[in-house]
Amino acid sequence: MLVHVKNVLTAEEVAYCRGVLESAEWGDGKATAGQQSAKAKHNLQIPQKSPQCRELGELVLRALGRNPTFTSAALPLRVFPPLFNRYDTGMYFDAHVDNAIRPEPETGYRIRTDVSSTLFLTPPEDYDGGELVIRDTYGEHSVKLPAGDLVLYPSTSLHSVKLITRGSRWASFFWTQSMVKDDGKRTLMYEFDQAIIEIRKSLPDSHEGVLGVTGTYHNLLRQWAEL
Ligand SMILES: O=C(O)CCC(=O)C(=O)O
Ligand SMILES: [Fe+2]
Repeated sequence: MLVHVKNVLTAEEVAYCRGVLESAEWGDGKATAGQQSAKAKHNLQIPQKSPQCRELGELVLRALGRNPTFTSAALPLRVFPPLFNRYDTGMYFDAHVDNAIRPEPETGYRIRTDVSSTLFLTPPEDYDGGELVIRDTYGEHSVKLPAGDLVLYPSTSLHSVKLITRGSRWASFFWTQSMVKDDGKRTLMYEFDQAIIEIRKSLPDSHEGVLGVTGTYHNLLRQWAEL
């Protein structure tokens, strides 16, 4: 399932991130790539252990923590410390699947990548190309979002970033280990939660039907969650 999460960052937070990134040291994106994806990857990143990456990564994690849609769709157990990339004109990232397991840079603690996310930091009108193209069983989805918005998709998907033909595209990207690793089950939980949110707009929380569906949501999560 591919989910567009709007307004993860405010306009002020986007501007703040861009200001910090302006002064950061950018290196080759191949630094965090696997063997196959290193050949496909032509972009820039700030180093994982740089103070800018840590500070902005925490800002992004705080924003995710207050976002109910991200929580509902990703059912996060652990979020890998967010990274920051940039594609200038002429840069791109060919088709690849993200590494399944990633050690956290500080602790070496390994996380399984179930959900991949890109949080856009450049307004779409500032660059041409740079669409994130995600392949799933229904075909290809081309994604280019307003600054501050995020797309999440199963890490099992082949994906690529198209050649930038004008301007520069900046983003944060990161992986989440989900409590529910199977995309099909996670999708059901998300759709179930969204339906409950709709029902609760019309019925009081004490209604037997609301009690039933919220109870069943939690009981299903209890069955499927791995902690
Ligand atoms: O820049 C993006 O939107 C995606 C980056 C990506 O796929 C990766 O670093 O593995
Ligand atoms: Fe990727």
